[in-house]
Amino acid sequence: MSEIDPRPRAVPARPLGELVASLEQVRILGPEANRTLAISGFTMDSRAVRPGDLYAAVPGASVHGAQFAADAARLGAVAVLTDEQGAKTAVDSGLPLVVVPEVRPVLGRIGAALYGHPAEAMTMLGITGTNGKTTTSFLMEGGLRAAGLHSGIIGTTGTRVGDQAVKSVRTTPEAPDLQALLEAMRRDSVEAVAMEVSSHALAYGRTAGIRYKVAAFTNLTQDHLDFHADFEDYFEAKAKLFTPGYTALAVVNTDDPYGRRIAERAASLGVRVWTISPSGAADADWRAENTDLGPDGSGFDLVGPDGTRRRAGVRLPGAFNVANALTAVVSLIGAGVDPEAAVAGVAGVAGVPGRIQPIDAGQDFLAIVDYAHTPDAISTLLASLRPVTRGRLRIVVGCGGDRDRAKRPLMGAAAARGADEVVLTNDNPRSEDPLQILAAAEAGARDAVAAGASAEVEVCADRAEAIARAVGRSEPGDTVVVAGKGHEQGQEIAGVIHPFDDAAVLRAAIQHAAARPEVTG
Ligand SMILES: CC(=O)N[C@H]1[C@@H](OP(=O)(O)OP(=O)(O)OC[C@H]2O[C@@H](n3ccc(=O)[nH]c3=O)[C@H](O)[C@@H]2O)O[C@H](CO)[C@@H](O)[C@@H]1O[C@H](C)C(=O)N[C@@H](C)C(=O)N[C@H](CCC(=O)O)C(=O)O
Ligand SMILES: Nc1ncnc2c1ncn2[C@@H]1O[C@H](COP(=O)(O)OP(=O)(O)OP(=O)(O)O)[C@@H](O)[C@H]1O
Ligand SMILES: N[C@H](CCC[C@H](N)C(=O)O)C(=O)O
Ligand SMILES: [Mg+2]
Repeated sequence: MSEIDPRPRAVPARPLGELVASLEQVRILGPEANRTLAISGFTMDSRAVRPGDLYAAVPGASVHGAQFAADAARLGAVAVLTDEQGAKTAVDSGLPLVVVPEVRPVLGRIGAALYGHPAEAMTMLGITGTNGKTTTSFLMEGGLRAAGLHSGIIGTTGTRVGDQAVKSVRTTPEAPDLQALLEAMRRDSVEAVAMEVSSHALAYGRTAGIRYKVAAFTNLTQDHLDFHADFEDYFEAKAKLFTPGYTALAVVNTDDPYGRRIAERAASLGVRVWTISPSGAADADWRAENTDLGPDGSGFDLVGPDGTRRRAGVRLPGAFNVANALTAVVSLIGAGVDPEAAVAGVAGVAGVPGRIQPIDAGQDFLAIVDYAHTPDAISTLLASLRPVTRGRLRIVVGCGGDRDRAKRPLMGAAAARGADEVVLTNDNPRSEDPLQILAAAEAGARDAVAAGASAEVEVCADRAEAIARAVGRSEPGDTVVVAGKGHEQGQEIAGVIHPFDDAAVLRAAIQHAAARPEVTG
């Protein structure tokens, strides 16, 4: 098996003029010959430039990429794409300039043109929503595989092409990287792709140049209010995916009130809509009925629009994973996958890294690693673990720095309402003071306790120590869940990423506790 190059060179290289031919307002400055310049790659990071690249200089939150145009030139960029403001700086690079009113919205179309529209060669399934995207994309991929399709995944835990893992930084890559990745997949003969579409991606237009065969919506609850002006702005970003330019079919969870708004709007815009109801609401096109929740997974009847009924299932516990499985199965059917294969493939997925992942080190209590990092995910997670916990339910959780500050007290409160014991700890503090982040989460937890929640709350900034404390107190029949970092392999503190793997730390804590002589008396 040859290794996947996530950023293949365009073959053939394309003339600059052709790449921007479809844009309405564009100026290529300098001599006519600049239009025929051969472009063989595309990036918006000067540090990643290779000879023959077009460098896209965008205005960022901290700097304008135009400041790095000269760096890009030194590494072999042959032209700079930028806006009027950037052009004033980028001109010093001596490179030909391509000037558009706004750079981000055109990146996807240029990338697609450079690689000859790779997404059109594959069945594209997109998924958005606050929680459940990664899980649902893995379940979808199970269905694609069961249908015999060579498939790929793009999302938070990375990119997978068949069985090969390709590292990725973001949930949804920036448009130039995304188009390159799709080209890499096409070269590997990938037939179908399940990909997460984050709200950042929709706001920035990262997926431009892709029209999904199916776009799915899971749910909308609070997150990312550092990036979006308000909740309505967050909703509008998500709603874009369900418009005619983005998708042919919308699969929408109408148990969620925002899902109902999306379904109505999509239908009014002429998008075909299939509504789904994990709780079995009779007015949904597809629904889950006779749901049987078990400690390791659940079974449910998949009921279709014509009343057809099939027993389906998912090997991940929690009612929310019935929702994810229903979303995956219905999306697969919408993409043309045989329903039997869709159901079997989804039911066959054994686990998703860091998503309600059991850790078994021979202990007599339940130990779980999960990626819950929003108030709703914490509530949902704890509500799912309560019925399988005979004893006490403990959660170790923290909040990320440089992200939505408003969600911190709500996360603390959700933990205090759902668990018996809460150990608040560091997540990725990033550039912020960890103690201030903890104070915000603790205030929310203490308020919840003052309002009647019965949890014991403590703060322990050191994450490994927090995990050890929760494990040390666990007795047969208890549950300890370590939430918020899931599959992540590092902890970012003050700009430095320290190796940290919740699953490994939790396992080691359990082994350490087991090796310790029992304290009696
Ligand atoms: C909020 C956000 O999305 N920010 C993105 C944005 O950063 P920015 O506006 O601060 O950029 P900047 O640092 O001012 O730099 C401006 C430009 O100069 C370029 N530059 C900068 C320095 C240099 O030496 N050379 C160079 O070319 C940068 O690549 C950028 O294009 O543009 C950068 C370049 O593409 C992104 O890396 C950066 O993503 C950051 C890392 C990020 O953390 N994004 C997260 C929040 C994100 O996108 N998350 C979503 C959702 C996650 C989920 O919930 O699932 C995701 O899809 O991953
Ligand atoms: N359908 C759902 N409804 C509510 N909570 C969910 C749902 N699915 C998963 N969760 C919770 O949210 C966490 C994150 O799930 P997942 O990684 O699948 O979501 P995501 O949308 O990809 O998140 P991110 O935006 O960070 O990439 C899980 O670990 C679980 O606790
Ligand atoms: N994709 C999400 C993940 C958050 C995970 C949590 N560990 C954190 O660092 O806040 C984000 O970047 O906002
Ligand atoms: Mg994700």
